[in-house]
Amino acid sequence: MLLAVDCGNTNTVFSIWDGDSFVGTWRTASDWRRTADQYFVWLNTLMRLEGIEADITDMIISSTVPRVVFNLRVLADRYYNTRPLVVGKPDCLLPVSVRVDQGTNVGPDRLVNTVSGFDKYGGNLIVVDFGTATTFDVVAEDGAYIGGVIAPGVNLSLEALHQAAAALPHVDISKPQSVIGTNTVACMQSGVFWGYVGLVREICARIKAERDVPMKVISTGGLAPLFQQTADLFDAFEDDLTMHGLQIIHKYNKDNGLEDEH
Ligand SMILES: Nc1ncnc2c1ncn2[C@@H]1O[C@H](COP(=O)(O)OP(=O)(O)OP(=O)(O)O)[C@@H](O)[C@H]1O
Ligand SMILES: CC(C)(CO)[C@@H](O)C(=O)NCCC(=O)O
Ligand SMILES: [K+]
Repeated sequence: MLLAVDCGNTNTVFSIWDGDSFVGTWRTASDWRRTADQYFVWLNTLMRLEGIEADITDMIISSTVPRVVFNLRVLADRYYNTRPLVVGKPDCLLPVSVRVDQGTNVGPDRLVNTVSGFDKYGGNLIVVDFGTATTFDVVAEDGAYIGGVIAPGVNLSLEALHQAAAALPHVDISKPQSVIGTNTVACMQSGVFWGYVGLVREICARIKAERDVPMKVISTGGLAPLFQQTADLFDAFEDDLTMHGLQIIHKYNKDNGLEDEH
């Protein structure tokens, strides 16, 4: 079975796959200090609670935080006796090409979203991921990652207001009743919520104009549904885009017989 780990700047998601069937998923806050032993105990406890017995033989990692990879490698080595594939490393092949400026280290999460989006929807896609940052990944006709857009994340924007302005409280995002806020919290929610609706709409329109081909817009990440409720911003929402992509990339490397034997 495959253990796929998607480590973002905020959260780390573990998922287990038996071939291409999904077995389970668990989420923890990202912390580079967490040791292999801690991951193992945590994961095993949760699996046991759900009555899942997984014989993990393979592991794949996508990490936007380089430091966490060390302890995840130890986890693979010590507990699963395997050498993990790490997305973005030269020995991890991708089923799509990457056409960006030389020397650019594209976030592995964006590469995984590209592979996954292309597998599910074909080419000419915009994948919008509402994570710590809000990213737009542009996928060409042939599935290549050809660049995109990085904007501050929704929660990050609200947090930045709170951090920088003495009188602004910590606020959670939600859809405001009206645009004109009549209290501080409503004003802040309006700025970020409607600002984001505008940001997503404008950026997608400009990407489409620049590409000059019809493109589908796919959203992923925890906050995507909140925006989808309001305006017709996306053609589809995918809950597990990254997990699915990791499983595909692992399979691609297996099928091409290039994965290191341990
Ligand atoms: N219904 C909701 N209302 C408010 N916040 C939500 C809701 N659903 C998810 N979130 C929050 O949205 C944020 C985005 O979630 P997501 O899991 O996609 O990204 P993340 O894990 O924060 O980012 P990264 O992948 O960069 O670590 C998270 O902080 C999550 O707690
Ligand atoms: C933009 C984030 C933080 C989104 O998770 C991540 O993809 C990243 O660290 N990217 C590196 C820079 C780039 O993708 O061009
Ligand atoms: K993510």
